[in-house]
Amino acid sequence: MKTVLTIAGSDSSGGAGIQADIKTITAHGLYATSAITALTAQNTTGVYGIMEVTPEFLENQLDCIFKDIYPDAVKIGMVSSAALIEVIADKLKVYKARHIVVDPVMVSTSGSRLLAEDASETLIRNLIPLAQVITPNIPEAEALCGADIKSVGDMERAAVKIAGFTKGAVLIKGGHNLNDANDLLYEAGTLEWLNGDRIDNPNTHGTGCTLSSAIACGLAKGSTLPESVKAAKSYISGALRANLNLGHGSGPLNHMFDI
Ligand SMILES: Nc1ncnc2c1ncn2[C@@H]1O[C@H](COP(=O)(O)OP(=O)(O)O)[C@@H](O)[C@H]1O
Ligand SMILES: Cc1ncc(COP(=O)(O)OP(=O)(O)O)c(N)n1
Repeated sequence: MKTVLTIAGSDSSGGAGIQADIKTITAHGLYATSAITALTAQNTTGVYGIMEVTPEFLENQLDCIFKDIYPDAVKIGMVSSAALIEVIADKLKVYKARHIVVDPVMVSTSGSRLLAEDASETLIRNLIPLAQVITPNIPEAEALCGADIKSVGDMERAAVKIAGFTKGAVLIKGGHNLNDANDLLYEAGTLEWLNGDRIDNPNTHGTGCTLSSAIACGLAKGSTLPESVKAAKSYISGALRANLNLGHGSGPLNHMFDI
């Protein structure tokens, strides 16, 4: 069986982070392993606390996984500090990890910082260059390229600029646009728009985590990056259409639908 390792934070409400990743990987028929970077006290209305693991403990988790159940792909989500980012980058190099998908989680949609301000530089310098693809949403892409994104042209310019300091591809997610859900993939000098209908569902907690894990599943199975991204987008649409309504805020996706 193919396996996918998720390196991310725990979301106590089960909608994002490690919990979303494990549900997604399982729904794709793959085996999920995990290395937890932080616990969050979180629900559909916001993030109320963060407790990071120590760099030594993260190192221990990664050694345990890589030495025993070597992953076919790795997804990286919330990593809040520079010290933890450095541990991950070192271990990915030591174990020659393949098919790395980095979701550069910075701020939750509810407005809480999930990446320390002084850690952005380490993320850009140490982790992003190891990724086959990075998957920023619009605010994250703005932070990475240092410019506002207000139009389709801005999104295209941002993708090209961000690709200048990644060694791999860039997928800018369009979930924060109000009229559509069009994502933009920039790979090997080519821009490809992946258009999606905007689904009228306010329960979008964990869409970014789910998308990046689903992409890792496609890559683990041997699909190309564009194939993996298209299949992942279709998975997100299915999970949004399946229309779960839990909690008092932006609720989680419904992973219990036929892929
Ligand atoms: N209402 C929606 N309808 C259809 N697709 C959506 C919707 N909201 C988000 N998506 C899709 O979910 C994925 C994650 O996007 P986004 O919400 O921008 O990421 P994040 O959760 O990191 O902020 C993208 O493929 C995006 O197009
Ligand atoms: C533990 C944890 N990791 C990541 C996120 C952010 O989730 P994401 O799917 O990127 O976006 P929103 O759910 O914030 O729209 C999180 N909240 N918690």
